[in-house]
Amino acid sequence: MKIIATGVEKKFRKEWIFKNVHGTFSAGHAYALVGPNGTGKSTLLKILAQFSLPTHGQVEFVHADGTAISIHEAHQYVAYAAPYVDVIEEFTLSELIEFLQKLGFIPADLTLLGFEKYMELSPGKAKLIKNYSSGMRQKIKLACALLSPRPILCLDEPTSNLDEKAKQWFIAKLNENRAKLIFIASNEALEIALCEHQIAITDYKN
Ligand SMILES: Nc1ncnc2c1ncn2[C@@H]1O[C@H](COP(=O)(O)OP(=O)(O)OP(=O)(O)O)[C@@H](O)[C@H]1O
Repeated sequence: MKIIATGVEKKFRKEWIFKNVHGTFSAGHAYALVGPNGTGKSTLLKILAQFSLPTHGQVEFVHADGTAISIHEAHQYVAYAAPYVDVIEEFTLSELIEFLQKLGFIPADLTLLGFEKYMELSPGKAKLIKNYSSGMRQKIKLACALLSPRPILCLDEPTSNLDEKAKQWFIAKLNENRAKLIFIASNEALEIALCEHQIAITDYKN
């Protein structure tokens, strides 16, 4: 699995956020999108995931054998967790699991108990998601993305709101996902250190 970006550029109103991003990003590698606040990390992540369109250029998903994946199917290859991607907070955990299984986002044989175990949560609480703490809600989002069989894993500020123990949990679970193509948009040294490649958005301003 590869993502090929060719001449990717994004403009909001009259402001160019980045210009001329080229790259081939491959499964088995992790890429950190780095830069100060407001430089365009989230914008580039959404474009690389084919969640939004560039102003110029193109993003293509390609299988290992070189066959291109159609733009209409691209979303089926991406698991995404970000502060601006909400889980349905009126659901209980078990309703969320059932819903995501219907979308094919998480494995069909995953049980509530299995999910709670993965999350290192004590079992049996039928709480609404909105009643979990912000750190726990972040962990739920991450667990859904990390458990997804989808081969592209896009994480925006993954450890925000996580305590030290939850950060260590995240690192361990991410390491179990190393065969995937991973992007992490981040300003945090800990998150950037999890990626062997860095893409500095500030290099693409002109
Ligand atoms: N839909 C939009 N319409 C107009 N401007 C936008 C839109 N989305 C983002 N921007 C602008 O694009 C720039 C880059 O935003 P983006 O969220 O990608 O940055 P970021 O590097 O992820 O920031 P942060 O570190 O604060 O999360 C910002 O100036 C932002 O205001």
